[in-house]
Amino acid sequence: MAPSTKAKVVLEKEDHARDAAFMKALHGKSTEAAGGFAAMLSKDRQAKKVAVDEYFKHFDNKRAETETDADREARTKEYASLTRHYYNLATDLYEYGWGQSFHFCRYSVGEPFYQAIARHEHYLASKIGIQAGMKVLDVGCGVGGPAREIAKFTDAHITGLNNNDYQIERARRYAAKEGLSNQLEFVKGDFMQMHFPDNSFDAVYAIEATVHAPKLVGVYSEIYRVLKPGGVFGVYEWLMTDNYDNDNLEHRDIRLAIEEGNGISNMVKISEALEAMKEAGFELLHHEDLAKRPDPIPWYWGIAGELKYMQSYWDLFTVLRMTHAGRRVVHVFTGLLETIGLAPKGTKKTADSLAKGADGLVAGAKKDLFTPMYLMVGRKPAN
Ligand SMILES: CC(C)=CCC[C@@H](C)[C@H]1CC[C@H]2C3=C(CC[C@]12C)[C@@]1(C)CC[C@H](O)C[C@@H]1CC3
Repeated sequence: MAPSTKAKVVLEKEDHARDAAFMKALHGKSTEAAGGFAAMLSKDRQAKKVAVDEYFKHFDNKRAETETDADREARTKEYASLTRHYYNLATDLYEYGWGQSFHFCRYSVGEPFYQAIARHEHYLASKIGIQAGMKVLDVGCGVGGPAREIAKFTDAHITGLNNNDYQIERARRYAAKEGLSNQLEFVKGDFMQMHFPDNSFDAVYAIEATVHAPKLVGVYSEIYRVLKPGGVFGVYEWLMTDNYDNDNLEHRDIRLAIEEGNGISNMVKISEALEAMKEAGFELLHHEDLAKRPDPIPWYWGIAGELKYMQSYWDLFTVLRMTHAGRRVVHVFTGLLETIGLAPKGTKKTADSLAKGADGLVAGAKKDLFTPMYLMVGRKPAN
C-alpha cells in the first residue's frame, strides 16, 4: 500500500550553489539554443553521465513484481534530486516534442493543439479568480509557458518557482523575448521548503507539477503558508484514480512506468490528494476529474498517436513527434547520434524512458487508473 498522508515528510537538503554549478557544467551554452533538439547535442558528456546515473539508479532493475515499500521510500527521500535530474535530461525532448507548456489538456472539435493548451491554462486562471495586478505563484513552472500565457491573459504578476536551474534559465529567456520580464519572475527552490514569507501571494496555481512531491500534504501545506488569508489555490494534479490497486501487478506496472518516464518518486491516489488538501488547511471549493468530462477527443490522443483526432493540419508537425512513429525516429536518431559521438551517452536511454512513460500514461488512462487533470480548488480561510 502507498504510505498514508500522516507519515512524516522528510525534506532533502538544498544546495543552490551546487545545482547552479552542475547546470553550468551540463548545459553550458545550450540554455541559449533555440530548439529542443539542437540543445540536446551540446551537453557535457561527463555531467550528462552523472545526471543519467543519478536519475536511473532509482528505476534501473526495479520491477513492479519485486517493488517494495523501501524502493518507494528511497525514491521519496531523494525526491528533489530525482526530479531535478529528470528535467536535466528531459527538458529538451519536451520542448522538441511538445512545446513550452509542459502539461496535458482537454480538446474540443476544431481546436488546434496550442489553442487547447492555452485554454486549459485560462480555465485554471479563471477558476482561482486571477485579476490584474495580483501577485500570483506558479508552483513548478517548467520553462514558463503557462506563466507567460496567464500573465498575458490576466495582467497579473507571476512568480514561477522551479527546482531546475536549466528550466529557470530558459524561462527567463523566453519571458524576455516576449517583453514580459517586468510581469514575470523565476525563482529557484524546492516547493517542499519555499523561501517566501508567510502570506505572500494573492493566488497560487500548480499545473501538473506537485506530483513530483514526496508527499502531497507537504507541498500543499507550503502553498497554504505562502498564500494570503482568503486566497485561492488551484491545481491540476496527476493522480492514480481510486480504481488503482497496489496489490494488482498490472496496475503497479503502469504506475511504475509512469513514475519512471516522468520523474515521479511516489504517485498517489485521488483520495489521498483530497485528504492532503484538507490536512493542509484548505477549504475545498471544488474538485473534479476533468478527464471524466464527456469530451469528443481524449486528453491522451497525441501520445497515443491517434491521428484521427487531429483538428488542424498544422498540428501534424507537432503531433507526429509524439506518436509511436515519431518516437521510433527519435530512438533511432539518438542512437545514431550517440554512436557517431554527436550526442552524449544517455540521450537514447532518456528518450526510450519517456516513450515507455507515455505508454504507461495511455494504458493508465484507458484502464481508468490514472488522470493528469484532477482539478482541486481550495481557499485559505480568511482570518
Ligand atoms: C511529468 C509531468 C508531471 C508533466 C509533463 C506532461 C507532458 C508535457 C509530458 C508527459 C509525457 C511527455 C512525452 C513527450 C513530451 C512531453 C510529455 C507529453 C514526448 C512526446 C517528447 C518527444 C519524445 O520523443 C516522446 C515523448 C513522449 C512523452
